[in-house]
Amino acid sequence: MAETAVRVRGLRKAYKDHVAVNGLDLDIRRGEIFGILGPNGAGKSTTVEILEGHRSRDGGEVEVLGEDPGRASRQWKSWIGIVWQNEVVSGELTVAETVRHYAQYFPDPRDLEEILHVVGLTEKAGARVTGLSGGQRRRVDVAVGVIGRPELLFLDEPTTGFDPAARRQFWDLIRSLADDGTTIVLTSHYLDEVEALADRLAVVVGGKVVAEGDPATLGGRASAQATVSWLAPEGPREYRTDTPTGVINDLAAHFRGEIPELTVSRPSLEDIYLGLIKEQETAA
Ligand SMILES: Nc1ncnc2c1ncn2[C@@H]1O[C@H](COP(=O)(O)OP(=O)(O)OP(=O)(O)O)[C@@H](O)[C@H]1O
Repeated sequence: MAETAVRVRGLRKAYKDHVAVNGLDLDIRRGEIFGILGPNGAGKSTTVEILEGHRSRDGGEVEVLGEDPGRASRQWKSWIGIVWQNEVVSGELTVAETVRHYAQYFPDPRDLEEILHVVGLTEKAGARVTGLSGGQRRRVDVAVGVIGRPELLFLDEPTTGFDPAARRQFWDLIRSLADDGTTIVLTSHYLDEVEALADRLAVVVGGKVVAEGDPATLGGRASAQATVSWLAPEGPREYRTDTPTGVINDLAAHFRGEIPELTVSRPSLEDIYLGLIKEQETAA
């Protein structure tokens, strides 16, 4: 089986005269969680919809699980799972009936009880979807997205509206799906979510990938200058340095032991991300 789940070269898409995707390249490996970040209108949804086979393209090469999504087979469609940006599941059916309904479209669906357990909805199996909270409905969306045992799962803004505890549980669910070998493409505006989940990510601005890599090292993050801050008798102090250990040693000698309110920090993913966006805006 090929190592690459998604390969995109020079993807282009315009809506009338508005260019939404402008020569985008992407490589997503099988089994990884891949994050896609970018400001509103950057072309993320358009790109993902093309990968899912739900939107045509104007140019470029796209291969998803070995096929062109624009001409993909019925079998290919059964390998893809999608959790849309907006809730799609609603109505008078119960949770179990809803998930069972979608299961019939797939050749080898997951066990209903198992999937309800995985998404934390066992106790709500008999409840009508209309009576669920927003976060619970989102879990039904996830159950529907993965019931067909997809090899590749697209998650678009999956935790919008979740409370913090529900988000953490959801992250565990996504990790467990990835541990089972599912490739996951995650689009999110929550940088902490992408940082917690993604093995690699791409930042899309103006219809192009402007940076790509491991969230921990993106944009030279790991090797960027550290900021050492502490509380001096005159007030708070801050020092940017390439050698924080040396600075801390000097401070420890100066204070003869514990350094008051010591912190050492490097740029967050958000700092790097906002810097990239600003750079692109200035260049445009
Ligand atoms: N169906 C459409 N018809 C016309 N223009 C569209 C259509 N869909 C998207 N666009 C435009 O294409 C550009 C890219 O949109 P897209 O939805 O792909 O961005 P996005 O990165 O997903 O944004 P968001 O983070 O807000 O979801 C935007 O300027 C948008 O207004």
